[in-house]
Amino acid sequence: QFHMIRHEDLVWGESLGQGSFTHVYRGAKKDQRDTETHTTEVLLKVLDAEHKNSWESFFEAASLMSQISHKHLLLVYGVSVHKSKNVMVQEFVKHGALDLYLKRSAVSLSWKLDVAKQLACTLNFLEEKNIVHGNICAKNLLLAREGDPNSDTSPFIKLSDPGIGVALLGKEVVLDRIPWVAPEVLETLELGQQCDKWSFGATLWEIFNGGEVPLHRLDPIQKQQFYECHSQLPCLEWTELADLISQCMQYQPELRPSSRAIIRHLNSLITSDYEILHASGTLPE
Ligand SMILES: Nc1cnc(-c2cc(N)nc3[nH]ccc23)cn1
Repeated sequence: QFHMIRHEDLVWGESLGQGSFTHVYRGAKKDQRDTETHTTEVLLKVLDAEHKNSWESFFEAASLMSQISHKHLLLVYGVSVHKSKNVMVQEFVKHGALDLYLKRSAVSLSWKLDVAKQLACTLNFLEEKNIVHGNICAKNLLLAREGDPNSDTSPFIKLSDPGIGVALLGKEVVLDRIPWVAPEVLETLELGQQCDKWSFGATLWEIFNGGEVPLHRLDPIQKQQFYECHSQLPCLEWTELADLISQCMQYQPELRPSSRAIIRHLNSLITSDYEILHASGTLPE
């Protein structure tokens, strides 16, 4: 169920960092299609050698992404297995991960709302296909287009692959995913139908808090207690949005809104910054 890419058709570039049990590199792949070797810029995601036994989960995550295509889902070109190297070859998304972008860039409220709506539509697409992603967070949202307020172009995001499944990550790595990982997933180490809604709520919090890492001051024990006490993230000034976040981050999975309800809620939010400020009581009546 995967396009196999030959090792000799890959060109390796600089290291761009690492994920859970993986290293990512900039790179290129040679395309046989036409005579002259045309190359495509790619991201090469390599599974760490010591986690070789997770390669099934590694490729399963990617095959999930390559069985369905959607404009906001990252394109996976295929895999390349050579000696002990398991490599996933993904489309290269120009502006990288959203969490870093939000830390570095000032963006308008309507920019953030645009991104939130795109993610909600992607979740709806996955929900209708009965697919659970399992690792929704700003780090897994890639920015294909920055959007420019002057030329009124909006941002464009792509959801990355979920990476190694929680079942294989082990409890301590999953603990580190608090508050993105749904409480029931932490319990069972299995993905449930409603878990992406919880993660969506935590990701909304990141987007509207300038990429600040939620609960970054808490150590793993305190993070576990956060769930044991059924705590909620600090709420935003913008109450309508804070309401949506708390609806998504309900401890009872069945009480979380459907992705269609989430889309309706986002569409009901007023977009112009002036109106939002007014609604959040920042401006005089
Ligand atoms: N599928 C992907 C995933 N990450 C990137 C990316 C882009 C960039 N400008 N800086 C980066 N730094 C780390 C990753 C990355 C691109 N494509």
